[in-house]
Amino acid sequence: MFQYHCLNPIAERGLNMFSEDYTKTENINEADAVLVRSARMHDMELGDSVKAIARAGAGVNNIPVDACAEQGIVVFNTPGANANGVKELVIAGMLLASRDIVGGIEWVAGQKDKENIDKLAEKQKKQFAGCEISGKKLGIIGLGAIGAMVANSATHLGMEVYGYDPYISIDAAWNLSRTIKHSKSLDEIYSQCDYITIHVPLLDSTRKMINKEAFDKMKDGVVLLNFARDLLVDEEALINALESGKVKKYVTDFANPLVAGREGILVTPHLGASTEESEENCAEMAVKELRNFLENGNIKNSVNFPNCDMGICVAVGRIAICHKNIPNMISQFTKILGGEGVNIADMTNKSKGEYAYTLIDLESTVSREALEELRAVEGVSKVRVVK
Ligand SMILES: NC(=O)c1ccc[n+]([C@@H]2O[C@H](COP(=O)([O-])OP(=O)(O)OC[C@H]3O[C@@H](n4cnc5c(N)ncnc54)[C@H](O)[C@@H]3O)[C@@H](O)[C@H]2O)c1
Ligand SMILES: O=C(O)CC[C@@H](O)C(=O)O
Repeated sequence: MFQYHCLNPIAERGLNMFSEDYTKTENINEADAVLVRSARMHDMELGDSVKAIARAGAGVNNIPVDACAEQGIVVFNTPGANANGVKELVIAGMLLASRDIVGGIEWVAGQKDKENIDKLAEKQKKQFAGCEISGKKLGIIGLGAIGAMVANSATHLGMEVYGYDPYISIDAAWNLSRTIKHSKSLDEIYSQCDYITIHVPLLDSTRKMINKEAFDKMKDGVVLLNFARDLLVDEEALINALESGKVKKYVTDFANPLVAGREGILVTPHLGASTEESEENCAEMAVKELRNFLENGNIKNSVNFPNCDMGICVAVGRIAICHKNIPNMISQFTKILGGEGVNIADMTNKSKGEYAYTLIDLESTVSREALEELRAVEGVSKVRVVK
């Protein structure tokens, strides 16, 4: 039996994919797995029962992924599962920034009691006129799941698209329309584009990457869209750029006191992934990842441990070991098991950065003492009997 805890509402369609071997618990410290969307986990202390966290979404900046790795907690995300939802809102954001749709709708609502509203509308509409996005240049920073989808859709809308991503994955590159221009520098994006949209993760290296120096290089009257994370943009510098006319509109999915209600800024309340489809896709992928990990020890889409897949265990037993990626670990594990007379049927060891993961299928059961010995090996953070 396994227990899971939800830190945010998670789509039922995903939760229904847990079998009868799973129950929901309100106590995170008795959970085997935690499902989360945007809840901040940095100040939470997680008990020993917690083996995995699944972020039903892409960004993991709300989770202390390294501290989790140290504790042997595997953190998953759901790559691409909400990308279409965000892409559609980015396209909407470009249109909202180009035509005063919001102003026009608000104006009509304010005239609702006037009999001649139709005539008034014809007279007043010029104040809400705008421009078309077709034919304009769009710069996309980050061509991952979302950036690549935005790029392809924008080309279909007649935009000239420039993409910048020095770490682009092969899959994302294959999926890009051939009409997209490959920018080798951010300067090209800044100097050429009428619209710029950012789709990179929030990391130390990307924090405030859109700053005064970047604004200085942009075209006058540029539209900036940020559906990734607010801290990617130096918003003090953004406000100066808005006031000087450098930036015409800032469209952001992240509300904070600096941007809310400010002239020239359109703010949505983190709605990018808030569609039935995205929420269900994320929840389903998260539950699948957790089940495969808890039931089989397999890892797919972890952000702090390597992928590892040994299928369903057909041997007598399987143990999973989370540990540091340092020399001499495997020999210590095999020595302990060999010393007990336990034969290894199959084994996989994978590493990702500082951390590693070993799955071992066994031809006989392993004693409590041997498990304690494995746990005591320096650099081991978690040993789990999967079967
Ligand atoms: N508004 C929302 O509701 C919402 C929903 C989903 C994701 N997001 C945010 O959007 C981000 C991107 O999501 P995704 O699904 O496309 O992720 P992804 O991992 O598929 O893509 C991120 C891309 O950014 C690239 N990248 C990293 N550093 C870069 C840099 N310095 N310059 C240029 N490119 C760089 C990577 O190579 C990768 O291709 C997430 O990390 C998350 O913060 C927001
Ligand atoms: O859960 C959400 O609504 C937002 C998710 C989004 O920020 C993400 O990074 O995937």
